[in-house]
Amino acid sequence: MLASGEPLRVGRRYSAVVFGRMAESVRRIMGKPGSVALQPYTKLLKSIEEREERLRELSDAEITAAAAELGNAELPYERDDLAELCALGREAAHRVLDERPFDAQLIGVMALLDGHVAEMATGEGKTLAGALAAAGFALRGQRVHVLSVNDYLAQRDAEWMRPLYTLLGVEAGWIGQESTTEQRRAAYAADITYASVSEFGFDVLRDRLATDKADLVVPKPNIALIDEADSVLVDEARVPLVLAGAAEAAESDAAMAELVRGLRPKIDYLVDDDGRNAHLTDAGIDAVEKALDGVDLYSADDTALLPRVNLALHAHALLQRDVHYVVRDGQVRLINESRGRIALLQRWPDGLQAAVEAKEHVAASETGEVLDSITVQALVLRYPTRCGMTGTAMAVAEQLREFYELEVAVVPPNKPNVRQDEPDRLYATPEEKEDALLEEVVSVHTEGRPVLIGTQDVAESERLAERLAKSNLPCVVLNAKNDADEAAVIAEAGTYARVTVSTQMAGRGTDIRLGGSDMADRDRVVEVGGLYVIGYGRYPSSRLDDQLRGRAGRQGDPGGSVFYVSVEDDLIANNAPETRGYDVTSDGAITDPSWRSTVDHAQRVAEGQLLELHRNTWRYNQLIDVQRGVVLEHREAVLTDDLGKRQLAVDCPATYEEFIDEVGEEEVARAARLITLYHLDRGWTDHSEFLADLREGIHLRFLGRRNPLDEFNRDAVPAFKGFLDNARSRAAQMFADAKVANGRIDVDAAGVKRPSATWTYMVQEQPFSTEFESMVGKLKNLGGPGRE
Ligand SMILES: Nc1ncnc2c1ncn2[C@@H]1O[C@H](COP(=O)(O)OP(=O)(O)OP(=O)(O)O)[C@@H](O)[C@H]1O
Repeated sequence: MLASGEPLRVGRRYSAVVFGRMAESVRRIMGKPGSVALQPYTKLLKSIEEREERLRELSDAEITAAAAELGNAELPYERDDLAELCALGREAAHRVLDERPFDAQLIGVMALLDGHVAEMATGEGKTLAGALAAAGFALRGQRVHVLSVNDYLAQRDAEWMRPLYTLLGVEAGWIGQESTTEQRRAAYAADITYASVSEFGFDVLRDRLATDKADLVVPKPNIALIDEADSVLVDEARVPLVLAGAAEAAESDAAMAELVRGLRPKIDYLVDDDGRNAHLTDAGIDAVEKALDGVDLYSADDTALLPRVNLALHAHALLQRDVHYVVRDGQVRLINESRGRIALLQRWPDGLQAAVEAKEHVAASETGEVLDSITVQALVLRYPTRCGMTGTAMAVAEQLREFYELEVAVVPPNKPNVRQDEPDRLYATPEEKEDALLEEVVSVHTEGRPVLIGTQDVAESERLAERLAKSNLPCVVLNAKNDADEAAVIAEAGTYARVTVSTQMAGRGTDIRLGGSDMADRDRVVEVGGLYVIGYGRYPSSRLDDQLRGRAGRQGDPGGSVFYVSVEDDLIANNAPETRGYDVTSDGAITDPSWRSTVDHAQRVAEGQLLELHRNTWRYNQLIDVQRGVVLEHREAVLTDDLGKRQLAVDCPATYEEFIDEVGEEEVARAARLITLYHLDRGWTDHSEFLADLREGIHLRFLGRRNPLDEFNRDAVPAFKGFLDNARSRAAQMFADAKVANGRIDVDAAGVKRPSATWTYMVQEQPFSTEFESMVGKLKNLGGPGRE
């Protein structure tokens, strides 16, 4: 330790590191990660303002020319250029959008350009701040991808900001789910591309299967500017985006479906108490064997027979129409049980899917296999520069730093927030909570105050709406079914006397103006206190609570918020199972204020578990990503640099020479590329499947008190060894056996198969692994065998 007054004898660099670490430790000890200092930005505000008068005199063409001048240097912007950029952006926005960016927005712009996450409250105008930063990057020759939350917002923001971009001399495009390949290419060719996170991810995945470089769609990643950064980078980080390939239609087993349809429950088959398993009784076995012309099921030569019977029985006895699935438009669609909604593009494992289709007499759908996947986190980490904006970043500052090396800049609001956030109202049971909440809505409604109720899920929304209707209080319900329609509805939530019920995420990114979107009734709504937000239970993270609250009190508007909580709500019951009692009033309200801290505690426990889950998934994915990186690098060399051809020239020189003579250099290059890529892709698909199975199966070893991650690595590393060599030798074998037909090397006949179609989806839930990982997380916390 240094004696006081003793000079610190370290070089500048070293001392900065030391102090940085000290500051970091202090932050950690304090439990409050610091945010980026805003002083360098606020210091420029005066200079930005001083430039305004001069810029006002310029013609539009001169503004465009002045912006182009900024392109003569590299990033980062030095102070003068940064001030000029902000001033130009302000003048341009004022001209074409009739919005003069506030100082707070410009601070946000500068923070984004420095590669930070700008925390700006809801309604502070993040769309415009993000656009000015995107233009700033683009003017310096960078390619910017703006990652939006959904297609609707991607298109809306790109169109909304287009006049601004045009005046600043940069080009913007957008991509939606329906965009064609050509439209996608055009959007990527622009300086700035808006798309949802999933569309960017799906394009990356599809490119991984390209067999000709002319088919590639996505340019090299450069800058990611992420809207709703915490939700993308933290809440959705673990979500895998999947590219699946349809190989061929599964065989329909209509005969077996018919056979089991005739079996009698409880006589021919039994279902376990938990409804997860069904099996034939002796009588059932006899019946099936008789129907199959006396075959002995258990010693049948046809080993596929018993599994066929079991699949058909499973589909018949365990999966119920309209409970587990619906049949729509000649297709079996799964119902996501927790959400009660149709889960588009989710399916059961192939055999079971086909068995249910046979049971329902619909055509068998195509079987598919996962060709590759990418998590949202890995997608974002492809970009060398990342930045983003959100209303709630500080609560996850540690995670943003740990997983993305991002710092948070907390931008103060343009106008002080005057929203009244009331303390939680606690009740013993959910029924009492709901009664009290409805009473409150009715009472507030009589004053004409608009109310927005935030629920946890669709079922809750619908039930509340029904009860409100019974109390003669019609309301508008949003439940995340269609982004564009929802935006239109939520925009009106500030209308006088309007009651809106919405799941937390519905209509996000849409401005709620007091008095309706045209603000016709604004004064009346201001008089009754502005928008009143009521949470139907606290969310699993305080950020989600804050996002809901933030719907009210935008830009200094009056507003209020309160949460209704029952101690039997899942969040509390699962995370703070208290044994102490409480006093309740006659309507079930809990008066003991210390219960409020129990609710906060429960939420912190839930947040901690999510973080642990994130860390665990990340550790698994890291190894997989390293292996995938090796394959992709190799793949690129095959695709763009004829690596396959060069290797085959070495591995099968005789065939190679023959082919060159017979069909020419170019055709050999084509065939070599297709054959080599086929074996690389095939190998990777198989290896990924192996890794997925390994990860799922490892829990058995985990129970044997070993560290599951070590176990995973122990098997995953050797399994990848020799991957490239194997793919190479298989390619050589296929190349040597290939034949020439009609002047071309017949790669199809040689065995090169590409999926007849591909489709993309997001995996919403992984119940098994989630359960497993949270178990790992809990044991890690206890210092158990999961500890590193
Ligand atoms: N400088 C400005 N002057 C006037 N109005 C502005 C300005 N900047 C933004 N606005 C308006 O403020 C509203 C909110 O903007 P925006 O939707 O970008 O907010 P946000 O911060 O993204 O909110 P959310 O968190 O809901 O996404 C919009 O109607 C926009 O037109």
